[in-house]
Amino acid sequence: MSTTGTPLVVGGAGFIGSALVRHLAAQGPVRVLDDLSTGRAENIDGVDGVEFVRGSLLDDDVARAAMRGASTVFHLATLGVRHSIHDPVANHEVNATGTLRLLEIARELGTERFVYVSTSEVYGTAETVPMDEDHPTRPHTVYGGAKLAGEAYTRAYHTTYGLPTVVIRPFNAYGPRSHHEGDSGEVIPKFIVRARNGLAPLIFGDGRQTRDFTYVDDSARGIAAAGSAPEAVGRTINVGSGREITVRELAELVTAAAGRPDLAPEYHPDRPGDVRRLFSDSALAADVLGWKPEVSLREGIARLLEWHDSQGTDWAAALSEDVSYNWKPRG
Ligand SMILES: Nc1nc2c(ncn2[C@@H]2O[C@H](COP(=O)(O)OP(=O)(O)O[C@H]3O[C@H](CO)[C@@H](O)[C@H](O)[C@@H]3O)[C@@H](O)[C@H]2O)c(=O)[nH]1
Repeated sequence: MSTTGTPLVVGGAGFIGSALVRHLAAQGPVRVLDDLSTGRAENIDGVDGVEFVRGSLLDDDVARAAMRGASTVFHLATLGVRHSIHDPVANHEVNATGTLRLLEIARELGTERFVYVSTSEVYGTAETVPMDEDHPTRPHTVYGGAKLAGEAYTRAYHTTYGLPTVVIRPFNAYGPRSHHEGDSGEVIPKFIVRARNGLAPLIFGDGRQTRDFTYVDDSARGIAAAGSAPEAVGRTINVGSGREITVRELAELVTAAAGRPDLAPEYHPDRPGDVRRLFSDSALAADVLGWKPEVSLREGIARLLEWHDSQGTDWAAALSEDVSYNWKPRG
């Protein structure tokens, strides 16, 4: 089987996907397959050496053509938590069945390595902290369940067929190109957009829930390392900063960084499916991938604000794009 050595990033126009594409493109050509259902072409516009293929991973012919000749396949295409609440069966179709279809094509083509980017949502809420990879997986949402099924298939293709696979579980990623709108909209970008509009951060629940926020370039470095580290094959590996922070503390950090420490949070009822606590033990990533987070939360938030300044973000428009949690596909 001859390969060009070109990596393929499925979901490469998404938030983490586009950070990974930038990282890989610094070393050589990269191919991207994305249907732009939630991703944006502009996330990878102007990155040298990127070959972009628009198409659905559920179309076997499209996926096979994109995967042919690719040495490593990084699979980050996904539809997220809110989508799964509104359309659970379609969510399973992309996250679970879609992953199985890609694995089957990888087996057929003899792909050298298949890296499945899962999510810390497979754990459900932390029962013990920090959470290593042996922590029970009791997802709260169909999204977490479907991603866990995708993981199980990925591991099974290693044990059954010897396909060299790796599963990565990123904890909450944030940074440039993060979504403030729609389904994948995350808490840090949402707080920033509100603060820039002079509005208080909205907190769902009591704000004592915790997360482990990881700067997206750190997440991307860990995922890239999974594509080459010899010891990674057959493993499931957390990529999280290993710092736990409450959403209340986060609101303070963001409003202070945005120059609006006067904006006290507004509290709203819990959202369905939200987990209480997430906090990564990333010792395995250090051992197997040689990975360590490099960017502190304070620094990462500052970089995200600088990135917005460099983009000249229209804050009023950004606020009106915030459809909060009424998921609908764009376009
Ligand atoms: N080709 C193809 N692409 C798809 C499909 N469905 C979705 N995509 C693309 O898959 C990408 C997913 O990217 P995002 O929605 O930006 O996800 P993310 O924020 O990077 O989330 C990732 O990290 C989370 C952890 O922080 C994970 O929870 C999540 O699963 C995902 O890997 C988007 O560009 C979207 O267009 C499909 O059927 N086919």
